[in-house]
Amino acid sequence: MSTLSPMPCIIIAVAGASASGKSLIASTVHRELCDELGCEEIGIISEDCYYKDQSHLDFATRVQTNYDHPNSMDRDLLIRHLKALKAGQAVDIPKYSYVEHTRMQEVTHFEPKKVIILEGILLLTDERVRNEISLSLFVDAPLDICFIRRLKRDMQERGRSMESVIEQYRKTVRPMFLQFIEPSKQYADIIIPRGGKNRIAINMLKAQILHLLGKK
Ligand SMILES: Nc1ncnc2c1ncn2[C@@H]1O[C@H](COP(=O)(O)OP(=O)(O)O)[C@@H](O)[C@H]1O
Ligand SMILES: O=c1ccn([C@@H]2O[C@H](COP(=O)(O)O)[C@@H](O)[C@H]2O)c(=O)[nH]1
Repeated sequence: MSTLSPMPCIIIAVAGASASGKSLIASTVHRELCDELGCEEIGIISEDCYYKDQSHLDFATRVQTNYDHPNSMDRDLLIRHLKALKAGQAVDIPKYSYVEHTRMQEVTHFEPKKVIILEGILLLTDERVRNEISLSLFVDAPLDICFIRRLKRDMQERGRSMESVIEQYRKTVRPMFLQFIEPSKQYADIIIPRGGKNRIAINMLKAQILHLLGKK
C-alpha cells in the first residue's frame, strides 16, 4: 500500500452578497496566479454548483425556492468534496443551471490542486465549511450597488425579466442577506470593500496565498 501523503491543499473562501464581485475576485486571482504557480495547481469552485438538485420538481415550483437560505445547499456533498480534494482525490462537481433552477446532467471533473478558491454567498454561514478553510474573505460592496449589478447580470445571463429579479430580491435575496450572509462577515479573515476590482485587496490576497504555500 502506498504511504505517499497528499500534497497540501489550501482552500480560500470568498463570500459576500450576490453580485458583490466574488466571481470577479476569484477569476482575477486565479488568472494572475496561474503564471506563478502553473494553471494545474490552482482552481475555482463555485458554491452554486452545490445547490440541491430540483429535477423532481416542476419549473413553477423551482422558481419559488428560496435560493438564499442555507438549506438550499447540498452541504454534505460540498464537505465530502472538500475533504476528498484535501486527501488528494479528484471529484466530479455537479453543473448547475440558473435558467432551469436545477442541476444539469453533466459534471465537471476536478483534480486536486494546491490552491482552491471557493466562492459563494453562504460559505461562511456553515461551521463545517469554515472548518475546511485556510483563509476567508468577505466582499463588502453596498447592497444597492449589488442589486444594480444583479439586475443587469440576471437579465443578460440568467434569463430573467426585470420584474422577476425585483420580486426575488424583495422576497428572499435581501432578507436572507440580512439574516444569514451579513452576520457571517464576523468569520472572515479579510473584508474587501467595493467589489471585484479592488486592486490592493487582490494583490494582498495573491501575496497571502504565496506565503501560505511557502513561496514568499
Ligand atoms: N468593482 C466593480 N466595478 C464594476 N463592476 C463590477 C465590480 N465588481 C463586480 N462587478 C461586475 O458585477 C457583476 C457581478 O459580479 P460577480 O463577480 O459575478 O458577482 P458575484 O460572484 O459576487 O455574484 C459582474 O458583471 C461583474 O463584472
Ligand atoms: O436556481 C437558482 C440558484 C441561485 N439563484 C440565485 O443566485 C444567487 C447566488 O449566485 P451569485 O453568483 O453569488 O449571485 C443567489 O442570490 C440566488 O438568489 C437563483 O436565482 N436561482
